[in-house]
Amino acid sequence: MNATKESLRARWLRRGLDTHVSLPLFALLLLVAIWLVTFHEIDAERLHAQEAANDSLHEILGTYEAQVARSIDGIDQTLRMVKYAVERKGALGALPELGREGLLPPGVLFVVSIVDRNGVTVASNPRALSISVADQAYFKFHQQRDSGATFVSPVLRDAANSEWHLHFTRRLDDDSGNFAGIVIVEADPAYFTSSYERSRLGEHGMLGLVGSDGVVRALRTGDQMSFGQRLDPDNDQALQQLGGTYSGLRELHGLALNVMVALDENEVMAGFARQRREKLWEGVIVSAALVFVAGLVWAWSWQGARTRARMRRAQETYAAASAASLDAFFVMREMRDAHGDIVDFRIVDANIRAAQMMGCSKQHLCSTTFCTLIPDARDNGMLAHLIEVMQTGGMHEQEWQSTVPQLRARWLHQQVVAVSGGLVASLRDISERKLAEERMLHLAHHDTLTGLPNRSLIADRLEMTIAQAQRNGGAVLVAFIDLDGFKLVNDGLGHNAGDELLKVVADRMSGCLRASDTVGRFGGDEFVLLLPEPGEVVDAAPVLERVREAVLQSISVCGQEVQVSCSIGVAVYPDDGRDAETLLMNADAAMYRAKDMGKNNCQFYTREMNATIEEKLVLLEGLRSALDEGQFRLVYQPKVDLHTGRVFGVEALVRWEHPEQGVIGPDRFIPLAEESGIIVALGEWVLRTACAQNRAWQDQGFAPLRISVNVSPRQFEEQLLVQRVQRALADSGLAAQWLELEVTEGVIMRDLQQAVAKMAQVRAMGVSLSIDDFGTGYSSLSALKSFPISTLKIDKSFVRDLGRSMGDEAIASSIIGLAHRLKLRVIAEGVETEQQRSFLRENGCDEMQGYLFSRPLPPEQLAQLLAAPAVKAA
Ligand SMILES: Nc1nc2c(ncn2[C@@H]2O[C@H](COP(=O)(O)O[C@H]3[C@@H](O)[C@H](n4cnc5c(=O)[nH]c(N)nc54)O[C@@H]3COP(=O)(O)O)[C@@H](O)[C@H]2O)c(=O)[nH]1
Repeated sequence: MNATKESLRARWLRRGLDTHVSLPLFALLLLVAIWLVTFHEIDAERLHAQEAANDSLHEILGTYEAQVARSIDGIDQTLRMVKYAVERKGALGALPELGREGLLPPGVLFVVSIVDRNGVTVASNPRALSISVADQAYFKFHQQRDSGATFVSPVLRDAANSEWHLHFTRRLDDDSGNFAGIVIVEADPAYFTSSYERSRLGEHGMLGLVGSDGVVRALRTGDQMSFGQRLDPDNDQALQQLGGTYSGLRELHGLALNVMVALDENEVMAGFARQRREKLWEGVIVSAALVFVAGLVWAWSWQGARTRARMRRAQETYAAASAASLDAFFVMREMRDAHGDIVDFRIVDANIRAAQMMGCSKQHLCSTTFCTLIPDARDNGMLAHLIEVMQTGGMHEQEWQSTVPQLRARWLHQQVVAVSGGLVASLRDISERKLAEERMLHLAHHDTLTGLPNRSLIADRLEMTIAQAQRNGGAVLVAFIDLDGFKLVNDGLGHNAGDELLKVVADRMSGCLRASDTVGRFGGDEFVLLLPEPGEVVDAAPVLERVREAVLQSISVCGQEVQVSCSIGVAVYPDDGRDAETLLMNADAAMYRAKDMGKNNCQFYTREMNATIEEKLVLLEGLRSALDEGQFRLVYQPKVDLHTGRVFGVEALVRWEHPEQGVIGPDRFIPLAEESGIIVALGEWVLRTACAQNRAWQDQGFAPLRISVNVSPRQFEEQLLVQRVQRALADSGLAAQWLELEVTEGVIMRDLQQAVAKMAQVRAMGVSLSIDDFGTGYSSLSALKSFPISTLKIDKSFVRDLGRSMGDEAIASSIIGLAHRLKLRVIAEGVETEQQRSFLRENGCDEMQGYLFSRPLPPEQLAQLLAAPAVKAA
């Protein structure tokens, strides 16, 4: 806890010492100091100005007091003189005599009057109207007091003198000392303020006389004169109201009068105010300059502090990260020999991960050199690489597969950066990622089922092999292999069985190849072989034969023995194509030729093969319009009862009368029609024509026959099949019992449930169903039980070798036995020989169809056959 506090305190102390923290504080202190000094100086100036103002006030006051005292003293002398003259010469003679002697004051300024005891002016200078002043205060003052003092009246005016003026009066006594009247000297109040000097009193200073009674006798402010107002001279505040802060009052000795001077504070302090303003501006400017400079320094120092903090953080992060990093870090110093060449690197720092990767301690790592650590470094190019990095500078990175025994990683990502006098290297173990990449690469280039190279890798390898052959002048055989009968296994026994078969076939093919050969799965049941031939092409032929034979061996899948063969098409570089695409295309064409040639064989590409493809395209083009143009016709092959020899039915077989090529057999165009979808319309035409023909024969009086119509896979899966059959029967007027549909095992096994449901619908109409080509597919026997069929047709491939092949005989007789156990009839097709017929009859086969009895015939010929007197098999 204490340690935390200590460290906190230390942190705050450090922060406080940071320029960006201390500088604002210092600047603030400086600002305070500047303003303290400024205000102090202003205060001093103010005191000085105030003192000067007071001094000036007292000086003016003194001067003014002396002036007023002198003036009043003059007036008082005049009063005394007139009083003396009146007492000596009488009221009437006094003034003229004084006037003659030039002792009277100038008449423009002063009016001298003599008033008798009744208050009537009896004489005056200058001459003035005689008036009564008996009710004036100054008269009463003297009348009631026996005082020798001069009385100064407030400013007033009367009938004798219409101007405002001051009355200075003295009492006159008669010889007995009784009141005999008064002497008056009237003076203009402005006379007493004429000493107002603007230079000293300003525009708003005050100068004046105030009576002890508080009545202002004369007061001048600037150019303004005033009097008569009341003011308490003992009260400073009142004076200040009049004259401001700077004012003074002095009593005139012996008179109930005061002189008063006041200075206007604004004027007196104007100099100070200017100085104060200057000082304040100085303060502001200095403060602003200080703030600006401090701000600049602060910003610079803040930036620096931030950079330092960032660097510190980065260093801390780097230290933490490198300690905990998954990357190995090495800091190395160059080591040079006497010639200045780099000969090794000393490891000066490394992290724990580096030690782990090198399988030693960190201390050991940091006390060794690069070449000591990896002794092979001089020979395997590692040292040379580091030296090159030092010479070129910058950062170099690469991924490499390690062969260094000291390194505990297979794949590494390396980053080396040249720094002054050395290198910083980081190594990351990327073995796992590389492994995952290798796995991904393998997945991307290999077939997941068989593990063989896939289409894209085959294409790559083929291009490489072609390039090699081009360089070496050799040849390349490209073999395109398609399995015959794979679809039957896949459709009949399910996809698992199909997959199983593909894997076995792939293994067998791989087992037949030479080390230099490649086998890949091109997709589905297609495989491609790449057979490089440095010399003669014929050397590869045995390989192809081995492959063909290996595929032909029976295979046990899902508990059942199956057999497939393969059709192989071969194209050879450079004769059949100079690029991968052409070679594959031509090998594919050759493969189709192998299929056409009865499958299970190998065909080398010839130029005519491409013509076959083109021919197919031409056929397809013609097929589209053939139906509309009525180019199809049906032939009918009789079906014969093997025991009675009676013709009980016919199979409708389609022929295409091509306008240019003549009659084309269904083997050539039915697959094209199936592929293109034309089969649906063509199939419906066959169905309707066959029904109509059968009905026509019946109408012609022939014994009713059951007519069989082949239904292709696409036709059977089509949704409207049942409706189409219904319509064909309804439109032809043929009874349903005289129609039979022939479907192959493969068609049913594609989607067993749906097929059985559809067959049930057909059967419900009264139409018969038979399984065509039985034995070539892989119908499950349990499923066979649920088929609503009436007949099994043994495929002609099993009939062909009857009497010659024990295997085919066994198959044929087991099909017959099976059909009978399921209470089905059996028909054998392709019966051409007596031997075949005998075998079938002896083995209980019910019906037959074949050239032995009749080839497929046009309807009119069939009618002739039926009309013959003894239509019976021999
Ligand atoms: N979907 C449809 N398929 C049809 C239609 N018409 C015919 N086909 C199918 O085309 C295949 C070839 O038929 P085709 O060339 O007509 O050959 C048939 C017979 O001529 C031939 N056959 C009959 N007897 C013999 C014989 O003794 N030897 C011999 N080598 N060939 C003989 O067999 C074909 C009949 O086969 P199948 O249908 O299996 O009974 C063929 O698969 C036809 O099914 C059609 O309208 N629609």
